[in-house]
Amino acid sequence: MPNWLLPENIADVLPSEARKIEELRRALLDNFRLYGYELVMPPMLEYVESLLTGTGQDMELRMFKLVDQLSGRTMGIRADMTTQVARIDAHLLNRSSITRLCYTGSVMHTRPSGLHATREPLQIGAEIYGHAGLEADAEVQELALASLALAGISHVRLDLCHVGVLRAIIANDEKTKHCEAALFGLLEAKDIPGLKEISSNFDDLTRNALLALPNLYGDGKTIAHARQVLPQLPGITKALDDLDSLIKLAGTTDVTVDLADLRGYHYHSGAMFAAYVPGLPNAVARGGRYDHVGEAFGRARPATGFSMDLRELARLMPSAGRTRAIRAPWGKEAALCSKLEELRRSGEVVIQSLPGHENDQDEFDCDRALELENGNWILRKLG
Ligand SMILES: N[C@@H](Cc1c[nH]c[nH+]1)C(=O)O
Repeated sequence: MPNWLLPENIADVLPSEARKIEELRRALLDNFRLYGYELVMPPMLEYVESLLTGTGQDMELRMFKLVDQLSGRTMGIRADMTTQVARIDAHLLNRSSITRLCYTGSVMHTRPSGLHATREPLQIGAEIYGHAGLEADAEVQELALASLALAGISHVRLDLCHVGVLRAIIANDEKTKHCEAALFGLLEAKDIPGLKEISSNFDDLTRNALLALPNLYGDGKTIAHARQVLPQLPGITKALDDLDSLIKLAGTTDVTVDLADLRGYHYHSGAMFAAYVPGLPNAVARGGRYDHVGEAFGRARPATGFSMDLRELARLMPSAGRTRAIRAPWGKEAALCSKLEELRRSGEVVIQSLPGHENDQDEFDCDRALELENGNWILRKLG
């Protein structure tokens, strides 16, 4: 095998794609700042125990692990930055007021999440800590939609779900206690035969509720239907009320509800959302409430946020035209150097041709040339 081949689902990013990703990264971080989100940079590696705090088995399977030569302990490469940011809020900032944090960086997955998915998503996201009310969830949803709009994606469908429904069903029946992870998996896959099998010895109320969940999807009317077919447990009523409010807060955005769409790392504790665009099976943004992760780090904090993969978003953007640039000769004379500096300071791309490469093609569209005329450096139009 040639030694320049990269592993499956791992890729280099070439110039035009890299530029799109970078410009989008800057635009999104600048926009987060306009909403008051402070940038944090958690490490790529941590001890496995801290990366897995408050998360489920999915995260453990997704995480690359290696041995730390300094401590002999096992370290993990982050598979998701959200819990790292929750750790920063819980331990390092120690603020009791609202904290808004944003982040971006590579995460690594042992297995791709879809056939063509990368194993190195470039995650970007924003999280709010310290407010348990739906206002924070609404802000996060608004910011997620604004971020997609900045990426040129305006045709978005928001799919809402609420973990409180399943948690209330589980809490109401002792027999379900050991099957929690399996129930999440079966519901995500909408595996009705599997749900029938696992629930054969559950109470009728539990069994009927679990079997109803995979069919509870559709437009906003799904909530009213869910109120009729699901048991009237306080946790379920609260979850459905939350979803009703979030649908109203979403305004004109296209919203659907899917009470079995519980995909994710299973640290969520309340309303969750996924944003879909036409023609793509995987969500382009995911988010939701996860109030118990801070508690796992020793400081209970209400939390909600969202994250996206910059590489995936950039792929959806139309390819940018070639950037206009100025071609300049190679040279170190003071007058040329000061002209180059002046042009670059005004935002122009100026490329000095290295000797022997005057006609090389590159990513840039050189539409002007810097030339010496009667002792002055002037710009001449090309083409
Ligand atoms: N990090 C989560 C989404 C999320 C961010 N904040 C809350 N939830 C995911 O990748 O699925």
